[in-house]
Amino acid sequence: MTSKGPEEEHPSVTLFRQYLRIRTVQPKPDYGAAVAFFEETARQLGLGCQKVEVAPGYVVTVLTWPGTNPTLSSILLNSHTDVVPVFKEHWSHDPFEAFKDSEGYIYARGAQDMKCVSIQYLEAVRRLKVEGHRFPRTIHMTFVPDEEVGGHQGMELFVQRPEFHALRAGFALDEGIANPTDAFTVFYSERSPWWVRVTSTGRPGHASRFMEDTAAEKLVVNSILAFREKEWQRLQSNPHLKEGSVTSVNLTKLEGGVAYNVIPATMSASFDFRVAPDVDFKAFEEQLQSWCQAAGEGVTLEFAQKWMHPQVTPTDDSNPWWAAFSRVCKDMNLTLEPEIMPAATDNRYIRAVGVPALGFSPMNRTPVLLHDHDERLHEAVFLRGVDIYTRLLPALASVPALPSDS
Ligand SMILES: CSCC[C@H](NC=O)C(=O)O
Ligand SMILES: [Zn+2]
Ligand SMILES: [Zn+2]
Repeated sequence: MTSKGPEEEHPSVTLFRQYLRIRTVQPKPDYGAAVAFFEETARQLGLGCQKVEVAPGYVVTVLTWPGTNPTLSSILLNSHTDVVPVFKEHWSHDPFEAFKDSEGYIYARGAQDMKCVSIQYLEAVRRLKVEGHRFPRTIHMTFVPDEEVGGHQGMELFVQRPEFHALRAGFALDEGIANPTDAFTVFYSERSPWWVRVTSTGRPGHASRFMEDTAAEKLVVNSILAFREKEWQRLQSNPHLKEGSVTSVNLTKLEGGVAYNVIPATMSASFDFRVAPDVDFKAFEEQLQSWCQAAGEGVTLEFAQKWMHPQVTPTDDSNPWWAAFSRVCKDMNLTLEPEIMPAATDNRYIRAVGVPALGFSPMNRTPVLLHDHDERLHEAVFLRGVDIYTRLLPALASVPALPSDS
């Protein structure tokens, strides 16, 4: 892949790099600067702009390109504006400089997750508007805060608001993940995050003794890690299964203890479960409880996060949105790999209020570097993504009237 010199950089790439320089990095994102950026872009593109403050300091910016038939439901293009923190010392370039190397790779936090997609939506709309197109369905672009820490002050609140319902979204696109091969991954469902903290109490005492019934031995770590191994083996042994199709778990925190030689009376272990959508949630919770009971007296669990509404967006022609999406990809000779999102995105909130949604970040031939050091994207892949949305949006915004529209 070759790239142009700085003097002839594509204006879409320039805008992308400007956005990457805004420090919307958790835990203290500069949301004000991001909102101002989108307001200014709306002005330049001649789009409607609405700001909805879903919690103090948490604004959802909605840019709207009205369709010609307001009776039809709209297309919602969602992207989050926050990015995850960096370990600066592990980066080859400043992660907020949007450095472009001589080959055309743009290094920045958010280059893949998901500032690329925000700008690709905008640039596709810009192109289509400049060419004088209008489509029957309205296109809304929502730029939301807080996704990287769970969306509780972002999309989770927004979908409950009248302003969201007034958008009348019929179908949504949100983020996906890069694919290192020639294919593009598209996500039709998500695993459900369950964050579980197991606390156990037991006998304290001198750590030189073989004390029975200690807090540490009852933390359920063995049962849970054995379950993890079972799911891992299931994934490994079946080439048809993808990561999102099995349930994962990691032990992410251990707390308790004051000294080497003092057996603590209480300890806790925290686990990040990602529950596959086909799991029987009730039975799974009972399994967790029974592991705790089997461990002995004084073992309890609590949930810091427990998503209970997994939804699947159909990927067959019974779904007219899928039919339109996949038809464009076919016409463009793009290979799609439909999968279940292993992580959690704002799409879970969108699907839970009944809006079919796909997770798609058009990055093929790209290593998966979201949340990683040296997150980067080649400018040619970015620009190809603008081309893809420029074909997708007319098709989606022209899906004929559906029974659900009335
Ligand atoms: C479960 S709430 C946190 C959401 C977060 N989303 C992106 O990484 C994730 O850990 O999947
Ligand atoms: Zn993301
Ligand atoms: Zn992320």
